[in-house]
Amino acid sequence: MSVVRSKICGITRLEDALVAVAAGADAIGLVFYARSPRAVSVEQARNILAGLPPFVTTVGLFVDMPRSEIEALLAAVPLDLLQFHGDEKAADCEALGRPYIKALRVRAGDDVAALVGAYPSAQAVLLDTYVEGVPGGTGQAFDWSLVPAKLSKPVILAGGLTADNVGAAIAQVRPYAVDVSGGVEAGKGIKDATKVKDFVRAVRAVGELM
Ligand SMILES: O=C(O)c1ccccc1N[C@@H]1O[C@H](COP(=O)(O)O)[C@@H](O)[C@H]1O
Repeated sequence: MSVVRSKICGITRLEDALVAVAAGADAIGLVFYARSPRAVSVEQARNILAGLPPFVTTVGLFVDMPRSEIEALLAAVPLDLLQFHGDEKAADCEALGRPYIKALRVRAGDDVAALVGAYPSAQAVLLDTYVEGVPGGTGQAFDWSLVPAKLSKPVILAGGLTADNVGAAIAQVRPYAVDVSGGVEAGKGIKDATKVKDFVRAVRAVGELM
């Protein structure tokens, strides 16, 4: 049996975070990108983190945010892990001195191994769908056959995942973890408890078959 971990991203309310944790999610993601409909304020983030039980990884998502702003935010919000979802280079990610994952937006023709190789200090890479002009959270899946069987970093698969397709995605890509936002929503930034539970259940079910 192989355990595939799950992260529920774009959490804006403590009640949704608790639903995700109760369902068995390993991590929750908070979006600190002002243009996202899922963006949270420092106050919202602090409230969510304060209400969580232990052993849940809290991930902060940033898109090309200046280092000084991230540092100010980290002083107020005790996040476990940083997710860089913009055009940050490895040096930008390392400058914060925190564990991080780097999101890479994949499209046909990409040399995914080379993209991953540019972030040797990352804990993992998150592979998301490339959509022109949109940094992420598009709800669109990419062609999973573009992911090589072996990569130098653990892979977190993202992009358009739902309870209905995550089993096939895991069977094909065999990622370390999966990440979902739009596929478990009732509305932008509001999670649907049934979709969250179905998603985590589907991830666990396919793990038991592998
Ligand atoms: O969720 C957002 O609004 C967002 C904004 C900017 C960058 C990334 C964003 N979300 C991340 O995108 C992927 C895929 O999301 P989806 O499941 O396709 O909706 C995921 O990592 C989200 O955390």
